[in-house]
Amino acid sequence: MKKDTSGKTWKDSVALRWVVLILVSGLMFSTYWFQDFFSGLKGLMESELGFTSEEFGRLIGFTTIANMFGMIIVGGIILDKWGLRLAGLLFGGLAAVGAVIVALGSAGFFGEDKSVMLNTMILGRIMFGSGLEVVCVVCTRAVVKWFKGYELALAMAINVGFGRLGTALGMALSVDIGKGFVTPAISFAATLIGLTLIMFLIYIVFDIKLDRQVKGQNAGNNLEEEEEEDFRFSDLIKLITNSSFLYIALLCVTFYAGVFPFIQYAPDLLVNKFGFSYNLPEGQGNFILFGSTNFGNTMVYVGLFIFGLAFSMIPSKRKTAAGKMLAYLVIFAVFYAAIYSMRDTLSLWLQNGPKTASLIPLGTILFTPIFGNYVDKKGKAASLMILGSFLLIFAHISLSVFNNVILGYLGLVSLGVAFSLVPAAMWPSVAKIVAEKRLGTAYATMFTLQNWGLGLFFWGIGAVLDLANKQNLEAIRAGEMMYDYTIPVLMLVVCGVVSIFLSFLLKKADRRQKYGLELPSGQKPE
Ligand SMILES: C[C@H](N)C(=O)N[C@@H](CCCCN)C(=O)O
Repeated sequence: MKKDTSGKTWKDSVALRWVVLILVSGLMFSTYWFQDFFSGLKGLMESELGFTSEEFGRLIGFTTIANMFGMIIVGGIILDKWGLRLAGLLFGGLAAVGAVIVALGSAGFFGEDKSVMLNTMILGRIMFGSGLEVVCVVCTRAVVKWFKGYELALAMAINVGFGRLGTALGMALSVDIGKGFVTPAISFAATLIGLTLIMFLIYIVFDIKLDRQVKGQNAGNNLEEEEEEDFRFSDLIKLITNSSFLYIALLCVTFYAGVFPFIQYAPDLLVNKFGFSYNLPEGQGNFILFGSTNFGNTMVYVGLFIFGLAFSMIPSKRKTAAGKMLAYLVIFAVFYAAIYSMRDTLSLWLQNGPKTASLIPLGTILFTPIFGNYVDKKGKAASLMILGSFLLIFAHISLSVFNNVILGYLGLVSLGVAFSLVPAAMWPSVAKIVAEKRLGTAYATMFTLQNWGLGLFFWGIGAVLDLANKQNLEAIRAGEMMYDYTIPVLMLVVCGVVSIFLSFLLKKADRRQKYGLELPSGQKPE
């Protein structure tokens, strides 16, 4: 898209750009919620619907099946041909319809037999899964369209942050939303996708306006519209024969296979291994913004926090050192006061499986932009991927081999840091390795490969969990014994080990191919 120097478009307005970011990120929020909220319901699915761990794993594993066999590539081609408005509506709609089918299936609408319920829920998850991945590509394209030349890295981090917030809230709140039943929690999650589709419809109005403005500008300046390159299989071949791309794509498979599937089982692990609860004690600890006596305080904290953050983001040239210190002080004080005033609630939360596990994606919302900023300013992306892979190994060893709750918390923190480090370093690195016109193909290829790893481990953890506890399954279902998660989680250490190996290979290949992954953003190797 060529920029007009004589007139302004809507994307030149800071306020409109951020409105657009929120409208587009709604779908990220709801689809990530729907992807991950089952994790808080695993125990309930076992007791209410009679699902085994393998069946739970099959249900979430099948979410990826259409994507494994090229659905994301098909989505990418549709995106190229029909544009992001229609592709967003089509695949957002597919995710919504899939989600409704899951809800109806769980309610016994298609039949009350367990296998009918499971299979119809799987059908819905397959449709949902295809929608989710293409929605993620559509959102990335929309963010690039509106933020290129402006705050692109920050906008991308915030866009993924909305997804993480969806994951965290879905994990933490679904048990409370369901009030002891699976279907209401699923219906709520499906409704969210419907509501955020309405936000996307509003975004379409902005998008049409921008296109018209740009067309008008180009006509006025006698400029040709820059054609975006369509998906081509020859591009795909070029990509996978590039060793740096191959290593980073495989790293995307092994790293995410060690994280996303674990998150689906993390609440159940905390309940079974460390005796955490699934539900909070009646009437206690349900501190959410609304309907709480702490609502007033919370709003003061939120207000002060936003003030501090906004102030700290004013460009340094226009702000004194004292001003900067003041901003950081406000942020720190607000954090401290918020944590202090919520200490009783927090201590209950830290013994509750879904709430504690939700802190992993929640923490990444803060840390991913911080690490992203570090990568922009200092570089070291390949080294940070090595560090992230190392932390993944530490996390899975401390959560499997040892039976110490402190080590367990440390493992979760380390997983959260790894889950912030690697994505913050990986996605901007792809943009260095791959030419911009092939980025769409690159993302579609990486997500397709990634879905193979996810599918295998989403299902594999559940299947191995049943296998490893074969002797005690009856007693576990009767509530007399707990699952032993040692082997299923130890399996994930392999993902970390292969990830470290691939990140070293990537660093070496980068030295040879000179993409500058270790250099700050915008700096090229000599
Ligand atoms: C869900 C999707 N397959 C994925 O891996 N998403 C990444 C973010 C990708 C951002 C690309 N600009 C994630 O870490 O959630």
